[in-house]
Parts: sequence; C-alpha cells; structure tokens
Amino acid sequence: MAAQDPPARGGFDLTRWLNRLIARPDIQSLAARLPFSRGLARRDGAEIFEIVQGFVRSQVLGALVELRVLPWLMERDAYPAELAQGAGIAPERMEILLQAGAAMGLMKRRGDGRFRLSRKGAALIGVPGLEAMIRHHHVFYQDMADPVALLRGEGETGLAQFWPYVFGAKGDIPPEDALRYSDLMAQSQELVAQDTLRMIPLRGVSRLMDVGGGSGVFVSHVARRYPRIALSVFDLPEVIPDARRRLGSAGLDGRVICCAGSFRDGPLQTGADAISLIRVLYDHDDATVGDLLAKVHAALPPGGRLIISEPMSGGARPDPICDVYFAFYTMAMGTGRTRSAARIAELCEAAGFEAVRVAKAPRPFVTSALSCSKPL
Ligand SMILES: CC(C)=CCC/C(C)=C/CC/C(C)=C/C=C/C(C)=C/C=C/C=C(C)/C=C/C=C(C)/C=C/C=C(C)/C=C/CC(C)(C)O
Ligand SMILES: C[S@@+](CC[C@H](N)C(=O)[O-])C[C@H]1O[C@@H](n2cnc3c(N)ncnc32)[C@H](O)[C@@H]1O
Repeated sequence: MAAQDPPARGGFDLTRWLNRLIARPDIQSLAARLPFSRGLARRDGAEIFEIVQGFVRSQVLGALVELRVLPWLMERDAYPAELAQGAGIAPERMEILLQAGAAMGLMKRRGDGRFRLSRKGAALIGVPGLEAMIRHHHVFYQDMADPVALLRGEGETGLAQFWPYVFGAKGDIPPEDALRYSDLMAQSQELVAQDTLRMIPLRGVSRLMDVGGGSGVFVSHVARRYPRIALSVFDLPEVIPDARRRLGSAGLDGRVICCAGSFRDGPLQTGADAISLIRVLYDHDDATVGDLLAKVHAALPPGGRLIISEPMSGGARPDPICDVYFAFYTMAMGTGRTRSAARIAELCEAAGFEAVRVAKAPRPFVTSALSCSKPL
C-alpha cells in the first residue's frame, strides 16, 4: 500500500506553484538550456544522482575495505592486475573497482595506469574504528534493503540482534561476541571522546561517573586530560570485565572505580558531582530515557552536572548525516531514537535539570553534546 493521495487544497501558494513547474520534464529541459538556470539545474541533477547512488557508493567502499585495497596502496602504488591476483578477481573488474575508488576520491589514477592512495583514502585508514564500522554495515544495510518494512516495524531486524548487549541481554551472548561489540564501540569512542571534551570542558568537576561507560575509553581520555578528577564507570555486569581489562592495560585501574549494575534495576550510586551519558540515550525509547534521567538527577548533589554526548538530529534544521544515517540506524536497532538537542533538553528539564547549554559540534557526524545542571 502506498501513501494516499493528498486531498486538494485551495488558495495560492508560490512555492507549491513553483514546485509543480519544476516537476514538469519540459520545464526541466528548458531550465537545462537557459543560461541563468542551467548551472542550478545541473547541480540539482548531480545532487539527486548522488542520493540515487548512495547505496552503490557504500557497497564499493565495502569491497575496498573487505579486499584491504587501501592498506595495500598505503605501502605502494599498484596496477589493477597486482591487486587482482590476491583478491581472486579478474584484472578488468579490479580496474573497475579502483576506478570507482578513484572517482570517489579515495585514490588517484596515475598516468601509467597505476593507482595511488589519496589524502582522503589515507585519512579513512586512520579513523579509529571506521574500517570495523564499515565491515559491520552489511547487517545495517540488510535491514535497509526493505526500508518500508523497516518503517512499518515488520519483522526482526539484524541490528537488533547484532547489539543485544546494548540492551542488557544476559547470559546468552558468547564472550567472544561480547568482546567484538565492545571493541567496535571502544574504537569508535576515540573521536567521540576527543570532540566531547573539546565541546564540554570539565573545569570544576571533582568526581565524574560515566554511566553506560562501556569499556572505559571515555574516562581514559578524561583521566589523561584532567589528572585531578576522580573517575568511575558504571555499566552492565557483562561489560565491566572488559572495562577493567582495558583500564588495567592503560595503567588506570587504580584511578577508575568500575561499578557493575543496570540503570533499569535500581538507583545509581551517589558521590559524583558530574555524570556523563555518552552514546547511551539514543539506544533507548523515551520512557527508559526519562527513567534514567530521573535516576541521574537523584544521584547528583545540588549543582551537579550532567553531560550528554551522542550524534543528534538537527531538529528544525535537518542534519544531512545524523537525520539520515543515525536516524535509520537507531530505528533499525529497534528501541533507539536519534533525538535533537532541543528534545534531549526537554527530557532533561522534565527530569528536573536546568541551565541546559548546547555546545557547537565541530563534527556532528561524530557527536554533539550538551550539559545541564541540577538546581542548587
Ligand atoms: C600535518 C598536518 C597536521 C596536516 C597536513 C595534511 C592535511 C591537511 C591532512 C588532512 C587529512 C586528515 C587528517 C583528515 C582527517 C579526517 C578525519 C579525522 C575524518 C573522520 C571521519 C570520521 C567518520 C567518517 C566517522 C564515522 C563514524 C561512524 C560511521 C560511526 C558510527 C557509529 C555507530 C553506528 C554507533 C553505534 C553504536 C550504537 C549501538 C548505536 O549505540
Ligand atoms: C552505545 S554503548 C556506549 C558505550 C560508551 N559510552 C561509548 O560511547 O562508547 C551503550 C552502553 O550502555 C550500556 N548499557 C545498556 N543498558 C544498560 C543498563 N541497563 N545499565 C547500565 N548500562 C547499560 C551498554 O552496555 C553499553 O556499554
């Protein structure tokens, strides 16, 4: 069933009139010829095609990552035939893949037919966790193969099963899988921690508790930057052993207290004058988020601070990445939701917080952040 035709509306609306004109093929072909409109028409056309081919681009990227083409080109320039041999792919097809990679700006085609890694290709290799993220996209993109079924909430999604740990599943996940999820989360936390601490300085904080702190990557960053802040991580009992292991190998076991528990099951420990929720809220529905914020409020002293960091919707100004990728990612996870800073602020205020300050995010696709405080 498609969406129903809208009922006819009376009255003149200039934008609607223009849109009807632009949607006519004869007007489009005229616009493509006239000097004052052809630049715009071409740009719009190319941008529409970018949207149309998005899935193909990400699959090409998937092949480049799977075949480890970028690390190879980091070592030396190569002819398609050299790369084809080890990959079990015919040289002419490898050339098609490399040509596409060059068209996407990840490598350059040299005059002699060899390919060389570009600046963007080199940067991609260096982004912590990005290759692992790209590899796990086959699960997400399988869910996106029938986007209407996803929107209708029909059937179980792959992502809901991929991240059961996130939702507090107990006992039924092999430890090696749990470690793989924690690893993916920990690697991708590196940039999140950098940007969060750049946006929200922790001046004046004496004890920070990172709730849903995973493997402790965020508190490790805080520990390095703020040697005086006392730290603790609170997460599910299945996650805390990995946090202990990682913090131990970073030499931080004496510095960070690890607390196992569930924020669904009881109150949060008191004692911290600041609590952070990094990429926690967007995994959950409004009811769970409301409960959690109320518990955070109860655990903080008057004047205590709450710091929230995660990719956020642009709200009134839709964000080209967060309102597409993260909005559908969290939808495919099942209970999740990509909220705008305004909506998160509303939920914080409903839980009793005030003085919400939304920071300007340098890279909204990495994270956005806000802080607020419990009234004195
Ligand atoms: C010598 C110097 C200093 C400079 C000279 C040369 C120069 C100008 C170089 C510039 C090149 C350069 C260094 C570029 C750097 C580029 C960077 C840092 C790019 C970063 C890109 C980050 C990306 C694409 C991040 C993607 C993140 C994704 C896809 C995260 C997904 C997270 C998910 C799905 C989380 C899921 C968790 C759950 C379960 C929902 O909670
Ligand atoms: C998306 S991960 C974020 C981890 C970390 N903050 C980061 O950004 O890398 C969400 C975290 O919330 C934790 N979590 C989920 N439900 C929880 C609960 N009921 N109580 C405590 N932690 C929970 C998960 O185990 C996971 O570590």
